[in-house]
Amino acid sequence: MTATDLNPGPSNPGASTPGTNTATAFVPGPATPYQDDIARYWDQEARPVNLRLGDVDGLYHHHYGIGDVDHGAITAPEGADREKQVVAELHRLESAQADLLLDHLGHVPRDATLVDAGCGRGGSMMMAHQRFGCRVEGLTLSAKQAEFANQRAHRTGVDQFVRARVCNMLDMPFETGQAAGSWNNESSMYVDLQDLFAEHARILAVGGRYVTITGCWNPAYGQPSKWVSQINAHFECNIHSRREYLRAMADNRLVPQAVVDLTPATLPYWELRATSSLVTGIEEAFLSSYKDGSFQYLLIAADRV
Ligand SMILES: C[S@@+](CC[C@H](N)C(=O)[O-])C[C@H]1O[C@@H](n2cnc3c(N)ncnc32)[C@H](O)[C@@H]1O
Ligand SMILES: CC(C)=CCC/C(C)=C/COP(=O)(O)OP(=O)(O)O
Ligand SMILES: [Mg+2]
Repeated sequence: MTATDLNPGPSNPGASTPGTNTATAFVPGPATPYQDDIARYWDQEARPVNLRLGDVDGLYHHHYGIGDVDHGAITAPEGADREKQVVAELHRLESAQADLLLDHLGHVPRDATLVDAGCGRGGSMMMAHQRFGCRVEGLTLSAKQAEFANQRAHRTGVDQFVRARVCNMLDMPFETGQAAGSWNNESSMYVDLQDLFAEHARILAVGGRYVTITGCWNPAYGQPSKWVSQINAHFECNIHSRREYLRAMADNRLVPQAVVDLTPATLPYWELRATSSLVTGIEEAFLSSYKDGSFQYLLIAADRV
């Protein structure tokens, strides 16, 4: 029996993707029944708000946007042309979010390895390679997402540098100190933060940089609000508090260099999205919780010391 024969997890049929450079090394299946649920969730996900935006330029994101809406770019009257303009604008704001995350990685040499923990369909990985020219390794629980990301890398001719694998980010297939940088872009609400940051601290070189953009509940509000509970139920995730992020980083040799409240910067994205035909029903929960102060959109960049 070969290593790949040992990899038949129910939601894990595509740990190796024919025709791409996907590794054939042994990758364990979901570590818990919860992870199996999450794998299934992302295997089945095909919301137009994600696919139509990705179709704009081939960068497929599963995160939200930041920055002011360019109202000058949305000029068409109600109808198909206007919708196209709104889609392009929402996508521009989502790519701006990934750009901001990459800004916080600092200087990354071409011979470095970067790790995208919870990489989705790979949009941030492609942007990282375009910017730094380095190797980018992504991990997701979803075989469909890994296959999608690897196909994008293959079709754009960067599959020697950009690779997604089906793997638990709490048990990453990297040597100790192998990564110059690593990040979680809206993927940390699916795991225990102590476990997550212990694993990032292990794979990062001393002096390496970790960045996360995440939604977190605000301890100043008291407890998770009904809106936060609604977001958790919608995505089957478990949003952590800001306090929990900072405490778990401190416990795991990750020292924050920047903590940026992106809440005001993400509101225009949500206001625009709420008026579009691509609404999914979760817009009110984000807008209300950002506005009542119970929820924050946060960037944290930390040094591995
Ligand atoms: C909301 S999506 C974010 C995707 C991507 N970071 C982006 O910005 O487009 C969440 C991702 O986290 C991944 N994820 C959740 N738990 C994970 C785990 N334990 N190990 C690896 N990936 C995980 C999911 O498979 C999914 O790809
Ligand atoms: C900030 C928080 C709490 C994020 C939770 C994780 C998540 C589901 C992110 C967006 O994914 P998506 O792009 O697939 O979602 P949508 O379909 O709503 O655009
Ligand atoms: Mg989306």
